[in-house]
Amino acid sequence: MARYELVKRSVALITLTNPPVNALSSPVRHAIAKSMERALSDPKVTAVVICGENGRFCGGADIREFAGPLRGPPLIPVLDAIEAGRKPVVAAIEGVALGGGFELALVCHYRIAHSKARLGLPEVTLGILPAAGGSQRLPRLIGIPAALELITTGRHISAQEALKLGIVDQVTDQNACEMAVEFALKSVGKPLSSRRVSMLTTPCPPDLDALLEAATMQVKKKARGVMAPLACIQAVRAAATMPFSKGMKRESELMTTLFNSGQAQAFQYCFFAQRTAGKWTLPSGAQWNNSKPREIRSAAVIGLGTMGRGIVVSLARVGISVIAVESEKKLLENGRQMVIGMLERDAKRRGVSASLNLLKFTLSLQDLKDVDLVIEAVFEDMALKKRVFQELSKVCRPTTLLCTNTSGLDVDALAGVTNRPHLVAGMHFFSPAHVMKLLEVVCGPRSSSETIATAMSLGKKMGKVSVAVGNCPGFVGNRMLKPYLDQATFLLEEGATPEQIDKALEDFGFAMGVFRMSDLAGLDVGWRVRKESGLTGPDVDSKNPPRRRQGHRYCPIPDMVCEQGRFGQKTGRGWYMYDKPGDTNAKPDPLIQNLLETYRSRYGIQPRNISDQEIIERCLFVLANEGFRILEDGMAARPEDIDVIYLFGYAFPRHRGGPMFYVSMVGLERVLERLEHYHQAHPDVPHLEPSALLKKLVACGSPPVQKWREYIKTMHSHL
Ligand SMILES: CC(C)(COP(=O)(O)OP(=O)(O)OC[C@H]1O[C@@H](n2cnc3c(N)ncnc32)[C@H](O)[C@@H]1OP(=O)(O)O)[C@@H](O)C(=O)NCCC(=O)NCCSC(=O)/C=C/CCCCCCCCCCCCC(=O)O
Repeated sequence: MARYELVKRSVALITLTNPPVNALSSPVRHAIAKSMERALSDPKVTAVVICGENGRFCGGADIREFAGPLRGPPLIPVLDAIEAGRKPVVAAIEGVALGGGFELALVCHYRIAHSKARLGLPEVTLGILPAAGGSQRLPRLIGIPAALELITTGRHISAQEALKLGIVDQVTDQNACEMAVEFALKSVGKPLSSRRVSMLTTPCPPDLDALLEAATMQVKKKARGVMAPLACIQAVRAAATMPFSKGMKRESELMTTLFNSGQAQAFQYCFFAQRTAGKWTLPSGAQWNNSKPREIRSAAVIGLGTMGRGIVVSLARVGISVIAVESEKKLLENGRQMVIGMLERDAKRRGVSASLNLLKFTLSLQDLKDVDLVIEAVFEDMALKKRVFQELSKVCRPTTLLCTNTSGLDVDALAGVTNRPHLVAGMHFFSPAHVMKLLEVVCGPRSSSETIATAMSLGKKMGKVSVAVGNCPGFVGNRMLKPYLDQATFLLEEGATPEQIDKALEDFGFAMGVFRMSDLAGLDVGWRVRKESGLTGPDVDSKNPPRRRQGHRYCPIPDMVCEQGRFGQKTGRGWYMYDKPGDTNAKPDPLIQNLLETYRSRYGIQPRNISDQEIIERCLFVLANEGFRILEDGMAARPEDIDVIYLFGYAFPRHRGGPMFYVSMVGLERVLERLEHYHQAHPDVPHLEPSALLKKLVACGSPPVQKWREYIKTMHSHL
């Protein structure tokens, strides 16, 4: 787990050997401690260099170990012994020095970094803080403001920034390990006390309280209800106001509180869920590690609406040449200008030049005959999409992959009109597509493993978190959204207000409640979908009772809001009112209050007081209940995939882990009992009826979410 060698006759070279990221697992900590003892006690050794195998210094503590009782030598004494040693120790940082890996570098007396290395204390993103002395040493080394920013955001920094901040002593383009050995030889005999960071005095700004207060306000606003950044601020305060040993004690107390909070588990679950989600499998046995993706050098995007433009930008900025297609000259020109503006702003932000030479704009599908892959992003209309796919089938060479950005239509029906159904898949981006990280890759029953591998790998290349899903209406994300939105509007009928429901969801951790979010997205989109599916509008059978459709409860309030021309922020009116169209400051609107009261009295509904608990339970348990059904139907391979979709596509609060993890934390038995209760009260809402999988899991003793897959295996898989 660590290799020990003597180089240049007097330098002990300790190489961490724990692939893939040289995490500080128990055997690694043990090996470092033993190697240091050996180096310090060997008279031949005058200096030590610590580096990591395979060009990676160290990715930090082994996060998997956090799930069980801590075993092996604790990290802090191992690190303290390095710092206190009487021989100079140099960290040779290549690849990454993150978390505990960065803390390891901080106890070395010198730090040499390769120019491509990245450093950081990302613990806050795992719901914890840098608790191996990082919160106490970094402020001593670089001062409070810079340390506070790095620790509370978990941001990775480049070697160059680390040099500027005074974190590393030298940056090199050459072999960092060899440079560190030379550096170590030169530092022999020099006094070490000023190189022991724990012995430095934290440079304390005069306005410390104001600084910490401002940081507190900022993190409270940015990460509602999240404990870790607040604990990080308290730890940094300790570094500024306490001697090192007391600060370490405070750091440890804060860590214990975070460690025992459900939030740390949720964040760590998210870390692994995100990595698990890339590991797709199809019923044929084809999977991520046995299917080769094709290389995509050129692509086409059809339709330059909001989605199409974002997709063009996402492709071009990773070096793929793109032909963008529109149906009319004016739309094409408008799209071209928007795309160029977006790419230029993006390039400026990243300090690179905009890849405009990769773009071509055209009105003719004939220009697509040589592209490797097409992404159709036209209006959400099956007949139109089928026409496009038929045309593509004729125009593109037979090996071109044809993908659709539909947000819920039948991908296999589109495959069916082509001459290559095996080369058709869904690539469902989320709006705005150049910003949102999620990509649902929709596997049709006829999509080949190569097609899925290519779509997944292209998503990764574009910086997306790609999740493979089955082909059902709404796929995973939007399928689950419907019952969630339904519950919110049913609660309005029963006596709640949009403000009350939004507040309950925002207190839960969502950045925006469902009504504020709908105002932002635009209410007309859902209205059009409801009209097209015959739920509202002139085509509705007049014999239908007013609050029932297709035999189930239906709430027409969203339709009534739209009928008044209230489409959300863009019209200055929606569920809320705004000072003018386009404004974002939502204010409660007495007209909506009035609409709700009139509606309730028209249908004889006696409004009742609804608790925040009921709002959360009805909205979120029904969301997860649909997630269970999706697992039963084999439309998602595992609960982690569903959670990743909700974290990255629907801003589900990360400290809750995603809808499936959240209900597992609440306790499946309780969730089942509450769903049964609500279903009894609302028997005309089928989504409230507990799913078979939920009942099965409860009957099996409510296993942890990571084990659900074993209970799903027997069910029919489309993935
Ligand atoms: C940037 C990366 C390092 C690499 O990225 P990439 O190349 O894209 O590769 P990935 O796909 O992300 O990862 C490859 C595989 O490696 C696994 N992995 C990565 N990092 C780790 C890790 N740190 N631990 C375990 N496994 C890891 C990953 O899952 C992949 O596996 P697989 O192939 O999918 O199977 C990137 O990976 C990255 O960013 N990694 C995370 C970096 C990070 O966040 N590091 C910080 C970790 S936390 C830390 O270091 C904390 C240190 C302080 C410890 C303090 C100890 C004191 C304990 C006191 C406790 C008191 C509690 C008291 C309790 C009580 O009393 O009750």
